[in-house]
Amino acid sequence: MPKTITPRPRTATVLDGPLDSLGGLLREWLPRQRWFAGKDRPVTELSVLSVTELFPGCLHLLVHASHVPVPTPGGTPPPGDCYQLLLGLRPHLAPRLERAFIGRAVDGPLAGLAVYDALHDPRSAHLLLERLRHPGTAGPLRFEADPAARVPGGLPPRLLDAEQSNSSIVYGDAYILKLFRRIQPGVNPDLEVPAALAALGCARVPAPVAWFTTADPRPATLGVLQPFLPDATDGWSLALGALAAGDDFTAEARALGRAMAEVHLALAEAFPPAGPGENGRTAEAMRARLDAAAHAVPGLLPFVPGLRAAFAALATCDTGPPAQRVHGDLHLGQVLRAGRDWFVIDFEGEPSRPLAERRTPQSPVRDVAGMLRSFDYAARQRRPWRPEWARRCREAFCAGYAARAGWDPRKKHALLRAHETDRAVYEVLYEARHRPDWLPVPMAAIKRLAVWGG
Ligand SMILES: Nc1ncnc2c1ncn2[C@@H]1O[C@H](COP(=O)(O)OP(=O)(O)O)[C@@H](O)[C@H]1O
Ligand SMILES: O=P(O)(O)O[C@H]1O[C@H](CO)[C@@H](O[C@H]2O[C@H](CO)[C@@H](O)[C@H](O)[C@H]2O)[C@H](O)[C@H]1O
Repeated sequence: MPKTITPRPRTATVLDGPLDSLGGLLREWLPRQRWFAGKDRPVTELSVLSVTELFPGCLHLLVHASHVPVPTPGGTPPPGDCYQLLLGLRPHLAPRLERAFIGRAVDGPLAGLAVYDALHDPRSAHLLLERLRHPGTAGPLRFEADPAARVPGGLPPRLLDAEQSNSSIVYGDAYILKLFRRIQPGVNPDLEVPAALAALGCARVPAPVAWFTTADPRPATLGVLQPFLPDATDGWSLALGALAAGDDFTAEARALGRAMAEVHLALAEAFPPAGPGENGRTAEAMRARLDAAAHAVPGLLPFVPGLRAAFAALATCDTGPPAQRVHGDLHLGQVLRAGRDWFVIDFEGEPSRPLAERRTPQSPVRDVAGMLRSFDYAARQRRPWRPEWARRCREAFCAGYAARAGWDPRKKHALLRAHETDRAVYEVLYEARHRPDWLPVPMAAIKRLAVWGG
């Protein structure tokens, strides 16, 4: 069950006084944000866990959104999540900031001020970069940097407008800062993993140059700055482009498989595997996730027996590559091609899983399955669907992977089927929560995977 930062009396490090009016404003605004994870559960309470004046007119907040606990077969999920916010405060809002407007505080120390999402404000974005360029602290926040990195000042910021789980600001097409929105205590793998791979000299992953953390109410990673690949295109856009043009994508898929195998080899070196993977325990966890998903999305129920068969087959299979640190949420949107090279980003893992679980060694087949599912997603974006295109890409990706990894995912049929099934179950839940129109895409895979041999 995900550990969350749970409410306790707020710590107003700079600004003191009741912030109740802020809670009222955020309660309306928060659930409308793309990155808000609790869209399917009403917010029952919003409490401010910590507030720090980052610079005049800009507050850094950690807030806890509580939900009515919904019991599920896998146990009762945590009653809420912690989110990171940067709030701007001004008497009047310039027209260009109108879309960032949250509301006007009516009482307390902020009475009369317009409150807005400060990430849209170039001044706040600039000052945030200045903080990262000059390591130090601000209340419980600590800003750190790679001593070898020389990030220039004055780079113009632009907030990315992508459909994201977090929020990112690009500075002068030279750096990108990712602010994690949903905060769990502990080291975020999206800082830990790229830093460890960079230390090994693995060039397939942009290396962190600066980051910031909090100590309050519990230690957690808040944001990471890394080099921006200005001429890069993500794999999802490339795949859709190829489909639209009727182009073959197998050469790209093969190169991507090879690149991913290299990243896995580097991960195994950076985080030596502790021991063999336990298929029985993995299968049991997959079964529990399926039951919880079927509870939340009843459309899954008719397929549960067939899907369970895939997990049962995994439990009895005793071969497979050793468990190791993996990407954890691999799909075409997480790979960027610049020139002829593929790069891998976003090592956070599946955002809804507990941080400790995401940092646990797992089968590399999990990532392979994530990418195979992604080819299927791409092939279903426009009619007529192109299952043959996806099949060829899947083959090519596995062939490229096998050539570099020394083992072939296609020869691990039971493992691959179980991981693909687990991934499709996750996708059903993800789409039901975030993009109900997309639900038919993973449901088509569910129907296929529920049939033995699918
Ligand atoms: N180093 C980078 N260079 C170029 N673009 C990047 C880089 N890192 C991220 N991006 C772009 O930002 C988008 C969101 O980044 P990502 O880490 O996946 O965020 P999230 O966790 O919010 O989904 C990516 O899809 C990609 O287009
Ligand atoms: O926000 P993240 O990139 O960390 O990942 C989440 O969102 C993804 C969608 O943006 C979602 O991926 C699913 O949709 C993709 C197409 O948009 C597809 O390529 C993936 O295969 C599919 O899983 C991902 O699951 C979710 O964690």
